Amino acid sequence: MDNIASNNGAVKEHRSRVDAEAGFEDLRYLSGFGNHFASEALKGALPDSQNSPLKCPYGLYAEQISGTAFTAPRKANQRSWFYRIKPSVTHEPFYPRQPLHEHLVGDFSNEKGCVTTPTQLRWKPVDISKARTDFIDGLFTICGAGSCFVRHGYAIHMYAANASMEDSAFANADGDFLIVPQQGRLWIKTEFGRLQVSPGEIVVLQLGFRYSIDLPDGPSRGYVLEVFSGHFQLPDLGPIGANGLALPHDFLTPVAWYEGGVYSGFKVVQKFGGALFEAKQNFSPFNVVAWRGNYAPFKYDLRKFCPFNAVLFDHGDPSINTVLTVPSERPGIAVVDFVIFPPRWLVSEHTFRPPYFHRNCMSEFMGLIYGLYEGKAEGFLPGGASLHSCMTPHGVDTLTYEKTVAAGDDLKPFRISGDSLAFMFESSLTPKITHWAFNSPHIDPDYYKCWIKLRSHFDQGTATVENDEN
Ligand SMILES: O=C(O)Cc1cc(O)ccc1O
Ligand SMILES: [Fe+2]
Repeated sequence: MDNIASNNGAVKEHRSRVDAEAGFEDLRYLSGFGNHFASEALKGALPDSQNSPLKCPYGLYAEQISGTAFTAPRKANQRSWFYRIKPSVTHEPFYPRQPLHEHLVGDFSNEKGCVTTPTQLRWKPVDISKARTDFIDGLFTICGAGSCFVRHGYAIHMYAANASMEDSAFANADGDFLIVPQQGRLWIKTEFGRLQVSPGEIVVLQLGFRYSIDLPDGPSRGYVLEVFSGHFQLPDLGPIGANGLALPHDFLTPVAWYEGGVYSGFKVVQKFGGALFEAKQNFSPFNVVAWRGNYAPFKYDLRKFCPFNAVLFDHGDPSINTVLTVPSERPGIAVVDFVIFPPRWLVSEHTFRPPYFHRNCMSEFMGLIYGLYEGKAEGFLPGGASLHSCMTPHGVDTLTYEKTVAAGDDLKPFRISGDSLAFMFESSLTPKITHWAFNSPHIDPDYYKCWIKLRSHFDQGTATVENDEN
């Protein structure tokens, strides 16, 4: 297949080192965050100078997908044009998918099945079922806030699957998915082309896109942040300057790829209002021969993140490690931030270097992709999760505290190992917890015990009491 791809006019293609190391096919990608891309799998498939000619090259149909309102300001406007063999509309009616999926929630504003609690919650990793379970069947909602109907808020899901999606595609009319695989690689066919995603990488599949997820390693598990409120952006860098954190050129978007021909009984599964609907069609939705625009899926290798840090004293707030953010209308306050705890040097003097004890007006959901998290010596396992909601106190466990303080003030520079990678979804909206997650056999009823043995080290010594009224 003749495949040319361009990025703002300049031909720029990229091969992913992670794909090569993971033994994947040598796919090509377009590099850059938020670019206006153009990609064609057949030379000349993109029309010249206009988007919707009377007759498109090769007899293709032109179809637009809008990720923002037509009238959104130009700097926020996101849309792409597909040139495809048949338009998406060519399908039978949507019906509720049977059997009904019982573990997905899209509206937390009136969700009776949800629980609220200010207590610290932690989940052990889930076992991956032996029964055939694809990515759609394997999704379950943990918590969230707001509602997909008013297009504000988010849901946090996890997935545990063991089978590839067969003759079916998923599409989400509720929000953007940011997928963090923790175990097992994902091979994703999209209308824009193919992406291969390994643990340590993330992928963003925005509102509306159709995609099918294959599991080349069989069992796979991970986390999904779904945002109802808008699209992910790179954070502003402020005084950091023009470079640092996630670099725009490390975001990779697929090049056009298509499959034609007749498919009997292909199913499009659309998540709409938190429920799943299914429609049959007789062709693959991955029939886009060429596309262009700035609304497109992308992947990012978290190991490429360039961290900044305190280099003299004190522990910086975790916002310094923000990879992507979805801002709210309030300046500086995110609907949700995606933050990582990457390998980095800790060099600060006379400082308690692990995370401080704290209470936060934002709610913090954490997951662990591999290794050990710097704030927890035990109990927080890869594939597990924790939730510390608005103003719920938390911090390092007793063991981490005792070990760090015992090591004394003259700590040598210390490198957090590249064998560990944790992340946080942090939101200004307080989540409700699904009934399923709250009653899950994987919930850790002993979580509070990791702090309960924190001793008082208070020693008044011979100091005089300053404010003694007597
Ligand atoms: O609670 C956590 O472990 C996440 C976190 C890490 C950190 O370094 C500082 C604050 C914070 O909330
Ligand atoms: Fe925290």
